[in-house]
Amino acid sequence: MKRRVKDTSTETDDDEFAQDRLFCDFAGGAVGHRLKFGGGRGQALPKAAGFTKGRTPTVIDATAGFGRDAFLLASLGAQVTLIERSAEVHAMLEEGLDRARVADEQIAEIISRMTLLFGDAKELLSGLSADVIVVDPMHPPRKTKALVKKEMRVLRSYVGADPDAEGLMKVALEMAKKRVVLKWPAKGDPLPNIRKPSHQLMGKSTRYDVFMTE
Ligand SMILES: C[S@@+](CC[C@H](N)C(=O)[O-])C[C@H]1O[C@@H](n2cnc3c(N)ncnc32)[C@H](O)[C@@H]1O
Repeated sequence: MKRRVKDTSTETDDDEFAQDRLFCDFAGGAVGHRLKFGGGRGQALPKAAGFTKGRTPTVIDATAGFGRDAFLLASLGAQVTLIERSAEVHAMLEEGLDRARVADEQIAEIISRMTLLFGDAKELLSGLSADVIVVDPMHPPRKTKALVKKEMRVLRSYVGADPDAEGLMKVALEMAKKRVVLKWPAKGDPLPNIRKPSHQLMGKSTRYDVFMTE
């Protein structure tokens, strides 16, 4: 079943705030913008992750990157464990979290729900437990000429592609207590050898494939 949703995470013009180096800014830029003007639990990712008025699941973000998705879910009250395997990206995140902790009280309160781990999620997930696992691997190259956002191009120059996304999804599907959310290009081919999603939420350029596991 496909549902079309308002996907503020992709409609924000992140290039307005984008850096041409690895930099993580939880207090300002696109993240701060979304915190002030985003649509709360009505946004595509929280919806896909099963956030409702009375329900706040625990979350593992298995592909932390810039930590934006994790921050969004933590801002809605969730305890979020972030896993990142690139040493450079992990260091950027750690610095970003440290800066945000002293930036202001509201941000610090959100950051207090975020725990960052270093390593490969395929290995770490078996020692962790959460209702929801979010998987957002580097997306495959676009078939169109549309340019990927600047910061994603910078990130790609550090981490390359994620050719083991299928393996990560298999582990996530075994470990998530309630559901796995795969963030993928709206028109991207499904990952091979992964079962069909239970349902999909379609944004403008991103889709969320939801796999129920309970
Ligand atoms: C597209 S980015 C994620 C962006 C993130 N959702 C955000 O909101 O900023 C993918 C990130 O996941 C990391 N990654 C991919 N596979 C991983 C794995 N198996 N374990 C840990 N990190 C992984 C990559 O190094 C990269 O930094």
